[in-house]
Amino acid sequence: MLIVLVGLPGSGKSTVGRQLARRLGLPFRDSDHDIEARIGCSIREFFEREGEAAFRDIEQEVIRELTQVGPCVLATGGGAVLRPANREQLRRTGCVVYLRSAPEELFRRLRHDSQRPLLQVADPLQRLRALYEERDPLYRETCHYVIETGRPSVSTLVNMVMMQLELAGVLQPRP
Ligand SMILES: Nc1ncnc2c1ncn2[C@@H]1O[C@H](COP(=O)(O)OP(=O)(O)OP(=O)(O)O)[C@@H](O)[C@H]1O
Ligand SMILES: O=C(O)C1=C[C@@H](O)[C@@H](O)[C@H](O)C1
Ligand SMILES: [Mg+2]
Repeated sequence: MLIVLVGLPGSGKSTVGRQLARRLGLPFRDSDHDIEARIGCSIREFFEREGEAAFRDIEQEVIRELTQVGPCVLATGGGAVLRPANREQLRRTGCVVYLRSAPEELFRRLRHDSQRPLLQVADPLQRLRALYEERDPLYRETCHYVIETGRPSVSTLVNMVMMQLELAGVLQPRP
């Protein structure tokens, strides 16, 4: 079983994904992590040196590979849904959960973060709002389920995802 998490930067894909994998006894994979292993530097450095298009090419390859490695929880990069090929591949091969967060909430979480290249701008909140406008429809098109992340803690969100997967018959109900 492949469970895929999509959502904006800071929506909790890595944090929720890691805990979800532990609870389900599945390996946890993070496409950003595999990309960094492949390019041999941070995504931020690669963006600055090679540009976004080169990054998206590598991201597409890594996503194709990660959807074929067998059962796991896969956290995708925030921009993975930009390419139609990725949207199709993720939706076809996995059970896709969209962790939806309002841009204002993401701004609160990420305002001290210096690693997310798309947010290294004068007005990160405005940037997050623009990213939300552009991507919310793409996350919805890709996903099977939407989970609102505004208030719940990470462990509550893990329970919410598990409950949703049980209701859908993707997971066996817990005794
Ligand atoms: N539900 C939540 N409540 C409060 N803080 C959260 C929640 N989910 C994530 N966080 C915090 O927000 C920050 C970003 O989370 P995380 O790195 O998991 O996001 P991400 O979706 O993987 O981002 P990216 O797309 O950039 O990889 C972390 O510091 C994390 O601890
Ligand atoms: O939102 C995005 O476009 C990105 C999010 C990160 O997860 C990384 O994949 C990269 O920084 C690009
Ligand atoms: Mg992440």
